[in-house]
Amino acid sequence: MNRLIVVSNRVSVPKAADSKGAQGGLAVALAAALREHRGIWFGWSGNETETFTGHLNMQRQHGVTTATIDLEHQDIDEYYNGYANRTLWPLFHYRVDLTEYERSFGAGYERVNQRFADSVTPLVEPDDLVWIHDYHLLPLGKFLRDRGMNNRIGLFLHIPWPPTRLFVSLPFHERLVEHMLHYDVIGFQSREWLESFNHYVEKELGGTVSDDGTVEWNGRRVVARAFPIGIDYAEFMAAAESDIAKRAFERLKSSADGKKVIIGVDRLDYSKGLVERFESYHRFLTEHPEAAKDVVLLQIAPPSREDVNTYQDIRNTLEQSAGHINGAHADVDWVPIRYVNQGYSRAELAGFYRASRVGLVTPLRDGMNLVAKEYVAAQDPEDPGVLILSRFAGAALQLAEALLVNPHSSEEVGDAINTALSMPREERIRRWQSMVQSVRDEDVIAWRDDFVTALKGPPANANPRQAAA
Ligand SMILES: O=P(O)(O)OC[C@H]1O[C@H](O[C@H]2O[C@H](CO)[C@@H](O)[C@H](O)[C@H]2O)[C@H](O)[C@@H](O)[C@@H]1O
Ligand SMILES: O=c1ccn([C@@H]2O[C@H](COP(=O)(O)OP(=O)(O)O)[C@@H](O)[C@H]2O)c(=O)[nH]1
Repeated sequence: MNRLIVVSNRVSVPKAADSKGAQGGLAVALAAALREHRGIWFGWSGNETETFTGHLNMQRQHGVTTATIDLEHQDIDEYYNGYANRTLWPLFHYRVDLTEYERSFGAGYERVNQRFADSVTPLVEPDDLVWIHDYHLLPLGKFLRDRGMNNRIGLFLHIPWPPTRLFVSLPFHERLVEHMLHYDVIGFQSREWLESFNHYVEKELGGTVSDDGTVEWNGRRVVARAFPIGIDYAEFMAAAESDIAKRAFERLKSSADGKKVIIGVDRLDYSKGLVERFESYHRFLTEHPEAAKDVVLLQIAPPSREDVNTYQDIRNTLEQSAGHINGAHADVDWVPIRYVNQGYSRAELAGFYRASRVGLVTPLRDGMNLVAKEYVAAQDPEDPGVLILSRFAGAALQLAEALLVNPHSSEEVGDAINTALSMPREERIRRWQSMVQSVRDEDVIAWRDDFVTALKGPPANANPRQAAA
């Protein structure tokens, strides 16, 4: 079996499922993928060094070998906080208004991608499959080819790909995509993002896209496909059955004191639609006062990317909004929003999800959203809660039996909250059964196998017609 070399911005050494603190969806997904494959996970340690040395720190923990490098302050500033999180993240989430275009960011982004290429090249053996992740590393495949690497190299983008009309606002957009066309496989979370990418290649670069998903440009052939990511269902269910999860369930149930809990769990990110969510809840409280007193909203929102100004702004805005809503509606024995800025383990989250009648997942735009899938997985089959899900999350394509909403419409989301709270048990069970099947079957293992199979390419000697089928 080929070894797998995974490369991502951040290598968070996998934690046990019951460990404290938040882990992003990518970290959770990759730990599961690597545990079963021989290979190495390479990336940034998350640490800063005075001067870049390229020194590799190799470790083996929880069944995964990791190799990490430290980055200089300027690298972190221009590449991670700058181009990745001030330029690409907002633009790819359709927020041109928040997108910052600084030449130094682009230069730092390419410099760090070159450093990644220098550091990872000596780790790669001829038969290894190389799997690169996410918007931090879009040009890395080209820089590896420049170093003579002929291995199969794939990229999976965890976030949306924007429509061409937005994407062309990025200076040097052609250069970025031309670099990407040095991969063998490019994966997207959904058909929508795939179609936007293909549209760009055809309309702006003059490439062609065949019915089988092969993109051709300037003599290069790249397979571009949708590979929707899932949760590690088996691992999550084991965490959900732990004592930690049971204690978390009891803790939330007893503190809710008979009230129905609505739960939101999101990194504190403007893409998650938290301001709009609070506004929708405010509208629900105002328009349904009879239902309101029996409900409490628990919003868990661990801080994220705190060195980026837009993330500081959203934190301030949300604190004000929660204070305003609580001030307007609270009583001596009831506060409508419990707004918590700390992270919890997935085992604790599993208990909280199960204790909640409604899962409120309303990103304005989201590549997938694993929280929606975890909420479904954690429910009691005999008395499941209701998932309210933004139609603009990648997960909406698989979880069509959720109450799908437009997160920009506080009326629509407020009404959905009311509908969810009064939904009969039979309907809740019917919707849940359809959703849990997809969460269980389309899990992270299926996602990995699907991507790795595509990355391996057609079997040697396959005739091209069979390979395309
Ligand atoms: O590493 P951070 O800057 O702290 O951010 C955490 C991760 O956030 C993003 O997650 C995306 O991937 C998820 C799994 O595929 C997906 O469900 C979600 O919709 C995406 O937003 C980011 O893409 C990762 O690189 C970060 O590690
Ligand atoms: O306090 C928290 C908040 C979130 N998460 C995990 O972080 C991931 C978030 O993934 P998602 O795809 O929803 O969004 P992302 O943060 O990757 O954009 C999920 O697995 C959550 O269980 C966590 O472990 N603790």
